[in-house]
Amino acid sequence: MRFTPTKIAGVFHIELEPHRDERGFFARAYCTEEFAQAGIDFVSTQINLSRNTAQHTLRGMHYQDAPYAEAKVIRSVRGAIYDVAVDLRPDSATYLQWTAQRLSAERGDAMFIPEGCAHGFLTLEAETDVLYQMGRPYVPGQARGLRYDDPAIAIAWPASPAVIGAQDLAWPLLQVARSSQKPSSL
Ligand SMILES: Cc1cn([C@H]2C[C@H](O)[C@@H](COP(=O)(O)OP(=O)(O)O[C@H]3O[C@H](C)C(=O)[C@H](O)[C@H]3O)O2)c(=O)[nH]c1=O
Repeated sequence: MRFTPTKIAGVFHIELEPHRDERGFFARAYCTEEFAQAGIDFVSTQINLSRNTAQHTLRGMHYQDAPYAEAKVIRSVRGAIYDVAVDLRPDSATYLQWTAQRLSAERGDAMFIPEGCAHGFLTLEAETDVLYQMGRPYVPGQARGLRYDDPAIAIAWPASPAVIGAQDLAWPLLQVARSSQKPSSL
């Protein structure tokens, strides 16, 4: 696997290194040792799958507060997504900044999202499936979120969402103080 750092510390784009032959290809999609060599201490404890019927379905922006913060590996296993991470670590140089990457089943690439970041995506094709490798098992009631269109973050989405859940529309907007300290709603 090839790990490419992004402008958000700890967020990586991960590309396959396929072994090709007449049958197609074979590639390693996850390995704790290779992750550790890239400086990522991540063990996948739960794998989730979402099916997204319509093009321009938006899920996010999701995060969980400590001690339930989640790291995750995101991969589109059918179709393609515009995947976004937002830095929510007040001490980070990129606090409230975001990074995005197109992920597709065709390329088999993925994103690693560390604890302390919010995550969301917009599907770029109909019938897109997304696989989530989670760094901790699910705990009901711990999901938190930001609005995908929060002007304090200003994510540049490639299109407006055609389908978005009521909860994702109901997350609070950040009230970022002028001193750019931690927003009151986090
Ligand atoms: C993860 C999980 C969820 N659920 C239930 C909870 C909800 O009633 C329903 C949907 O789960 P969630 O609200 O987490 O689904 P999304 O809002 O699409 O969030 C997902 O997509 C965004 C972009 C992410 O980054 C999240 O990590 C990922 O969970 O399934 C369970 O019952 N068990 C589980 O393990």
